[in-house]
Amino acid sequence: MQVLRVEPLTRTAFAPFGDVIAADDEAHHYPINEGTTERYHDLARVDVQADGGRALISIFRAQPRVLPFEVRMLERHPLGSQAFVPLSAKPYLVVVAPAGALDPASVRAFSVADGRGVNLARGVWHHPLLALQACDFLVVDRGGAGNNLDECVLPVARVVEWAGG
Ligand SMILES: NC(=O)N[C@@H](O)C(=O)O
Ligand code: NI
Repeated sequence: MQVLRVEPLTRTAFAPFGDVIAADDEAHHYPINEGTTERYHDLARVDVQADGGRALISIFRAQPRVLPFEVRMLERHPLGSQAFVPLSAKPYLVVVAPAGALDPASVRAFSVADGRGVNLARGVWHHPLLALQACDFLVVDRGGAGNNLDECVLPVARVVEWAGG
């Protein structure tokens, strides 16, 4: 087995895989509602309309995974994006690989512990949700006809360890 290094999530590092959903100064934001609210605008590209799809808003009540975790498979959604926004600032991991033919050497792992979310672009390979503490996530992804799930077993498992931080 090979150890997968965990990287801190940044917009730049995650750009090949999708968007970071965060109310920070990198986002376009402006006051609304007579200045009583700040709008962090258009944070992620929701891409769900292929083949007549529609947007779904769901809550995933995730139980914690145990570390070290063996990543043995990845999945992708060829017809739509998938966004995960934690409803509390609990730690989770995002394991991804670029869309297209899966190259096991291109698998990367990111850690998030401050409440930021991610939007996986359509077709990006990823491991199903990897919460490290029990946490609810708001999930925006595609509903509709057609096959929106491909899975791939990795030839060699990747072990993810994370000491936090
Ligand atoms: N199964 C499901 O709806 N969720 C997965 O796609 C996932 O990425 O967690
Ligand atoms: Ni998924």
